This record gives sequence, structure tokens and C-alpha cells, in this order.
Amino acid sequence: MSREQLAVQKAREAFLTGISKPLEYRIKQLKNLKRFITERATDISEALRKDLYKSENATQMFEIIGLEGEINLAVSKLAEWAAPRPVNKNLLTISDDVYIQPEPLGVVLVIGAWNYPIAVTLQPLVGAIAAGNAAVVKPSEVSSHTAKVMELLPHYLDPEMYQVVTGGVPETQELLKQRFDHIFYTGNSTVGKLVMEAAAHHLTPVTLELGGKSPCYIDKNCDIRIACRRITWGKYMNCGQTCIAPDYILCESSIQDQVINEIQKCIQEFYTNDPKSFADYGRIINQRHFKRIMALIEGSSVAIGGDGDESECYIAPTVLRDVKSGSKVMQEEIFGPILPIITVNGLKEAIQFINEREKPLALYIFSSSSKVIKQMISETSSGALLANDCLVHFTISDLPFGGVGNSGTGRYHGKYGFDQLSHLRSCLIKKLNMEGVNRIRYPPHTTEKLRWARVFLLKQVNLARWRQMAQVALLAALAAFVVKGYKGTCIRPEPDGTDITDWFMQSHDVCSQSQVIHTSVQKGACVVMQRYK
Ligand SMILES: NC(=O)c1ccc[n+]([C@@H]2O[C@H](COP(=O)([O-])OP(=O)(O)OC[C@H]3O[C@@H](n4cnc5c(N)ncnc54)[C@H](O)[C@@H]3O)[C@@H](O)[C@H]2O)c1
Ligand SMILES: CCCCCCCCCC=O
Repeated sequence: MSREQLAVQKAREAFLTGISKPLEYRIKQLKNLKRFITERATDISEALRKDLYKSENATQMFEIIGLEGEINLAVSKLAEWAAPRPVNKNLLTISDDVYIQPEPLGVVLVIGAWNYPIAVTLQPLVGAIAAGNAAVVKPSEVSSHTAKVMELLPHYLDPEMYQVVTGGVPETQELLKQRFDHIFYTGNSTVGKLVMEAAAHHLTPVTLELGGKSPCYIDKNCDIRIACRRITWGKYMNCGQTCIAPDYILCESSIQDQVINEIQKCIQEFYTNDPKSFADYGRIINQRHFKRIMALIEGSSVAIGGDGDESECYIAPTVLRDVKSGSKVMQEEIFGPILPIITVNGLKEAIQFINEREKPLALYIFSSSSKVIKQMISETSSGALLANDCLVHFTISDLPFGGVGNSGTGRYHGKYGFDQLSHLRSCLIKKLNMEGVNRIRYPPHTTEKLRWARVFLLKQVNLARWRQMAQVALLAALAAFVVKGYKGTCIRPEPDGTDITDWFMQSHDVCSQSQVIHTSVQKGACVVMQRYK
């Protein structure tokens, strides 16, 4: 039996014991994961410095804080996320318990990427643990020092339930032959397709957190200085090796020079005149990627930077001007510190340019006009859209993080991660009495039964609204009691109401000669008070 097979087998056996069903167990594991990042902070920082030349503070800021926040959130919200979720019912099921019960899937394979190797490997694990799954974690071999630190995880987590398998492509391929209950992959789209293919063999569901070219449109009606500060930060952070980094700029030719000047100023301000010697400017992960990125510059005209040093995997912050859509740099995700500018004739052409390409992971627009922003939102599609900033949506746990089309499938962060790695089981618990109600669905299917079926099945019962109406009626009754001159209250439906409340109320006599003195917010419910004659 291979190491990979053994790891999956162990994880499955541990899962089948049911040990992860109690929430206390999951919370303990989540807290242990937090202990791992706290106690191993120095090892993690050191590894990331070696892998990507990340400074200790940058590691904390862009890898650890987010992960810590996700752990804290899962610990505090787990009871709520894992609880049964009642749903609206129809009349046929009015007396039944109808709810969604999240349940663990089983064994989840988490395949991480190298660019934020802690965040993109351990954040999915937070969702897997919270949802009660066992997991096999496969860190990227490309960030080899960080992968080594990940091998320490079983000293913190339950070593049977959570397995770490290190290795490269052969090891990942061997893992992919095994049967999992979910595969959560982060990396490029080409390998994403291989993962999906392997998963299809076992009908295993997948989450694919992929990448692609994230466009950035700068409207001429905007504060270009501010826009360029935010874009410079988003582009050159981690030396451009960020899945949601702005890949290229679209703007009108009339503002191109100003954009270049402002970016130039920001590069100097953020990274000094000598980014190569500056502690907070990163390095390309390896020489293969160094050569790939440098080759992308060929054929385009360099406005800023353009130089590199292979021995150090250093590439200067670079801007390319008047880039043609057919140029080399526009044929693949750059994933490095090269920022091409493509000129377009306004918003309409920018939208067309974006829509002619794969749906991006992120789409950025800088504009002072809410009309322009709204048009970009309504006429394009992407995993996320940010107006007037870059990257920060990654920090909001209440936003689903993920791509669409070529940039990925599925989503995570916060409750989305929990749901993504849970099975949302539909439950309906009926009692064995009230058999008479069921007659309408049993043969023979008469016209009379069909008429009743329309009522019983098509009318939605919104219990929350019924409760709200009862409260309003109670308050009104209280008011009628206190305010002299009124003799009573009743609830009256609006004539155009369409739901069951209206249907129900229409069979009741409404107060005659009444005066409406209060209308509840919800359609179909208005409280009527009658005046003394
Ligand atoms: N959407 C996101 O959250 C996110 C985050 C980070 C990176 N990314 C994307 O990831 C890409 C960069 O990462 P990468 O793909 O270079 O990372 P990578 O080379 O580390 O590959 C990712 C994982 O796939 C495995 N792998 C590689 N080749 C394989 C093969 N032939 N068969 C099976 N497994 C294989 C690796 O072992 C690794 O664990 C970029 O496109 C980036 O945009 C996306
Ligand atoms: C404060 C902004 C944090 C941004 C972190 C970006 C992580 C991206 C992961 C994909 O590469």
C-alpha cells in the first residue's frame, strides 16, 4: 500500500468512528490549528522568507491574520452553522418538522498552492474541520520550506483524522486516484482540469480555486493618484504572485501617461528607488517562473522597470505601455510584477474587451461615477468585483471567495467554507397521524383533489410573517385599549396579496366602516382600528 493510500485509509477509518460529530471535538481541533500558527510562527516566517522572501510582518499581515480570523469565526459560529436550519413549508407539510441539517461529507483532500502557502492550504482546512470532516492535506511542493513546516501539523491536530502528505506531482497524482468525498484544489486552471477529471472517476465533488487574468479598468473620471496607489499595492504585493492581483490595466489613451507617472511615484514610495535591496519587495518563487515571466515582456514596450536578476529570482516592478491584445503578455495569467496597460476608447470598449475573454477571478474598476461602476457590474461577470480598491474582499469572511467559469468553481471563507464542505441534508419529520390531509395526493387524482393540491402546494406558508402579524395585532389591541375612542382591532389583508396569509384572511370578515390607522411593512397585513360611531 502506498503512503498516499495509507493516509487516506487512516483518515477514513478515523472519520468512521464518528469522533468528529461532536462540535466540541471540532472546536478543539480548530483551537489546536490556531496553536500551530502561534507556536510555530517563527518556523512559518522563516520558511516563507526562504520560499518567497516574505518578511515576517508581511507573513503575519497577509497569511496569518486572515487565517486566525477564519479560525476565530468558525469557533464562535460553529454551533449556529451546524444547527438545523428550518425552512418555509407548504400547507401539505405545515405540521411537519422541515429543516436542513448540515452533516460532514467524509474525507476531504486539500491541495494547496505555493504563493500564499499557509493561507490557501490551511483556510480550506478550517472549513473541513468545522464541518466535521477528516482531511488529507497536500501542501505545494513548490514552496518546499513551508511544506516542511506543514509536516508538523499532526503534532497539533488529531494525527489520525488529519493527514499531511508532502511530495510533488507523482504524489498528488497518486492521491487523486484515491476516493475522497470532496477535493478542494487551489492552483492553476490546467491542473484544475486534471483534478476534475480524476474526481469524476469517483463522482467526487470539487472546489477549484483557480486564477486567470483579473482586469483593472481605470475610468478617466476618477482620482488617478489614489487609484494608482491602490493598484500598485495590489499588483506588486508578493511580487505579483497573488491570484487576485490586477493582471492588466484598461484605460483611455488620454490618461495613460498620468497612470504611468503615478504608478512610478508609488513604486518609489512603497519600495524605494532600489526595490531589489528593499526588505518588503518579494522574489519570484523559482527560476522556471522567473524565465516564464521575463519572456512575457518580449514584444511590448517597457515604461517602468523591465530588469531582472535570475540568480536572485528578482524582477523589478514593471509597467508596459500601449500593449497589444495579441501580445505575449496578454496570452496567460502573468503571476509576476509585470503590469501591461491596454488603451481602450471608454467603458463600452473595456467591457467588450473583458467579455471577449475568460471570466476572471476578480474584476477591478476605478471610477468616481456610480453609474459607470453599476454598468460594469451589470454587463460583466467575475468571481468578485471591487470598485476603487484591490484584493481586500479576501479579508471579508461574509463574502464567498471563489471564481466563476475558468477562474474556478465553488467558494469558501466563513460560513461559505463550512457549507461548501458539508452535505446540506434535507430533513422532513412527519407524524403518523392526520392521514386525512394526505388524501389529496393519493389516487384517484380527481379534479377536486387537484384544486386542493394547488392550494396546498402552491401557497407558501411564511411562519415568520404570521408571527409578525400576530405581534402587530397584539400591539394594536394594546393601543386600542390604551387610546380611548377605539373599540377594537382586526387584521385585514390587502386585496392584491398573494400568499397564504391573504388566502386565509380572505375567508374572514373584515371590519366594516373601519379606518386604517397602521399598515405593517409586509404586503398583505394591515391592522385596522374601528372608530366608535
Ligand atoms: N483562487 C485562489 O484562491 C488561488 C489562490 C492561490 C493561487 N491560485 C492560482 O494558482 C496558480 C498558481 O499556483 P500553481 O498552479 O502554480 O501552484 P502549484 O504548482 O503549487 O500547484 C498546485 C498544486 O497542484 C499540484 N500539481 C501540480 N501539477 C500537477 C499535476 N500535473 N497533477 C496533479 N497535481 C499537480 C501541486 O502538487 C500543488 O499541490 C495561479 O493560477 C493562481 O492564480 C488561485
Ligand atoms: C489585506 C489584503 C490581503 C490579501 C491577501 C491575498 C491572498 C490571496 C490568495 C490568492 O493568491
